[in-house]
Amino acid sequence: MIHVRTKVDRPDPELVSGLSEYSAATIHEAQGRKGALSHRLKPVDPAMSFCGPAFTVSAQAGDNIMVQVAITYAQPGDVIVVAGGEFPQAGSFGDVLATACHSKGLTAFVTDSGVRDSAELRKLGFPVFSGSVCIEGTVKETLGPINQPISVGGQIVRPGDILRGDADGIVVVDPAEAKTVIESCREREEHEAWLRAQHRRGAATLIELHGLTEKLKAKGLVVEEDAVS
Ligand SMILES: O=C([O-])CC(=O)C(=O)O
Ligand SMILES: [Mg+2]
Repeated sequence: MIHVRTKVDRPDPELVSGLSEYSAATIHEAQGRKGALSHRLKPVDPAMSFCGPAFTVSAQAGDNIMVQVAITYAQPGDVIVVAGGEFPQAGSFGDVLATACHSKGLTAFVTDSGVRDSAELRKLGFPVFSGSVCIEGTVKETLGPINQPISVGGQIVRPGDILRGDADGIVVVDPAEAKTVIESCREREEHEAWLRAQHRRGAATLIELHGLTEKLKAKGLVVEEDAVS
């Protein structure tokens, strides 16, 4: 059995840099409200963000041997994504492994399990997203597949899928859809910029600006206006 597949179909870097212009929430909306990983997966520092192709790892809960193998074989630009059994009671990655990732030019590390050394991780600034922060170490025992599709944070992530993470969380984008998603993000941002400008001007009520007048009427919204004397 092959454990480590090193041949990953990585996306066109232009698609990665195109998506990196937009927030995870905007991308999620723009691609039809899909691809959001569980809200539990958050950066150890809200200032951390990333965009890059997934290098996937299946690890046993409380075991980081395959994480160490993955760091060895990942290429500059990759995002290591670990399905670690959603196990919160483990610090499966810390500042030593983060320094290794950073020195290799990897883009980010994501796990549905836990990480530790969070103060040092924040100082290093290498983007680390996890389901928990925990002081307990892991064993190094059980082999598992690298660069097979994984289920992480409630989403299927395939090697080479594009992940975008920021303070709000992580979204996964199918590279085949990325060009369309980037265009939808751009349209959405333009519309939101217009909305902000209208709000600043106080041009209309929020209900009118957001196109909710008819919907609220159809639902029978009743508003008790202050009596005008
Ligand atoms: O030792 C480990 O397995 C994880 C860790 O704390 C580090 O990378 O610094
Ligand atoms: Mg450590």
